[in-house]
Amino acid sequence: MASLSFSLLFRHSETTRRGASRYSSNRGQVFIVQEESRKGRKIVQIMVLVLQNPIVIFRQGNLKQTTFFRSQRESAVVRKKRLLKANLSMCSSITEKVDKAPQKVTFPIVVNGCTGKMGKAVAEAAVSAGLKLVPVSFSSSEESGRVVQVGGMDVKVHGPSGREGILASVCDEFPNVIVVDYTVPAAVNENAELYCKIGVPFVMGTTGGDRERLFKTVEDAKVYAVISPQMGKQVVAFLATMENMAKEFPGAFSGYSLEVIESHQASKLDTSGTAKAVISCFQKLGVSFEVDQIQQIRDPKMQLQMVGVPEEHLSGHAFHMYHLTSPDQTVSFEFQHNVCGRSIYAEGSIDAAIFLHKKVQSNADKRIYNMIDVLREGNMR
Ligand SMILES: NC(=O)c1ccc[n+]([C@@H]2O[C@H](COP(=O)([O-])OP(=O)(O)OC[C@H]3O[C@@H](n4cnc5c(N)ncnc54)[C@H](O)[C@@H]3O)[C@@H](O)[C@H]2O)c1
Ligand SMILES: O=C(O)C1=N[C@H](C(=O)O)CCC1
Repeated sequence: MASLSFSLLFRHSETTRRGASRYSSNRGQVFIVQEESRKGRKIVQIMVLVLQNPIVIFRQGNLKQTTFFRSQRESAVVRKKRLLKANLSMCSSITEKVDKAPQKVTFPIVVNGCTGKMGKAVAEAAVSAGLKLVPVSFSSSEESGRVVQVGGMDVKVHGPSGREGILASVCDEFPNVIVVDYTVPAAVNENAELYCKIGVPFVMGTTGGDRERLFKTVEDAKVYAVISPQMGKQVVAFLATMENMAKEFPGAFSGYSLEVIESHQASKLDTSGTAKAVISCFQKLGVSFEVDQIQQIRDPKMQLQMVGVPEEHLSGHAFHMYHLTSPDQTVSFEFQHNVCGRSIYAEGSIDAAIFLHKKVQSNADKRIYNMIDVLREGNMR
């Protein structure tokens, strides 16, 4: 019975160098180590790492189960002793993973733009991450009054009228709420002004709008916010590297010419905010290039034939190509970041919300953050 339910839950994925078999499921990982005891008896140790505590250790034979709940009050010494007692020294790499397991954080979250692709993906990721999705979302007047199903919940959609009162009530009913905004460029400033007026911390994933005005609004209101045109962890790391290069070697690409092509789903309303951020680094590196020189591709036929976007991702992709050529055309550089789908941004947005929640709880002095700050503090799950 036990082995049946085990095989239904976990699938074998590899045999580790230490001879342990690793099985995985969406609940976590199981390591099975087989040993001979001094009396020649076969001892099977099974270690279950459930990603969000507790850690459960089973020892077969007497099938005695030991459950450890990691308590925040447990000191490092006590935990070390406990792990030693559990004879886990052979699995040092595993225990390292356990030590790095994030503490479960939960708080209410409002996702505005739930009717759109990103809003829906973020709301679903929020529910999967164990956050409490507030069943209220702001959208366009055309969508007003709709109820959308996200993450197994019915979310009521509100148009532009009466938003201030609705958001104020949400904040009263759901203390510590964080808002995530994935709407449209034309709504960025008005929405940020509302969040600042109410004083609710927010993650602004929506691109475009008047970015200078956006930062000034948040600065003046002293509201906590993460603002970033790019939430994908690896793309953010690339952007951070570009920023470092520009800081370390200003003018290194003086005289080089730059070609930038970005391809997104036909429904995208603005030029890539990520491309704009990367271009600002190239400008510091000495390249003369203006944002209106970016070549935007929104035609699905070209995306299929020229860019190489997989057909199933025509409705949601972000391909970026940057090509640098030296003045005498003897040297060239190419950078690309091509993303299909929305999950990379949805996960990053949840990381940003968790990061922001911690900043608010710790009453941090700094109030405005970008995704590089989130990445730097290791808050990416
Ligand atoms: N930061 C990132 O990593 C990242 C990633 C992907 C997309 N984006 C940005 O997120 C935004 C949304 O992208 P998407 O692909 O989900 O677009 P989408 O068109 O699928 O969704 C936008 C939603 O906003 C709603 N909306 C329209 N007017 C509104 C208003 N006044 N107030 C509130 N909602 C309104 C629309 O009805 C729609 O449901 C874009 O600006 C896009 O560039 C950012
Ligand atoms: O699909 C979009 O829209 C995206 N927008 C962001 C941008 O403009 O940079 C990030 C990539 C996807």
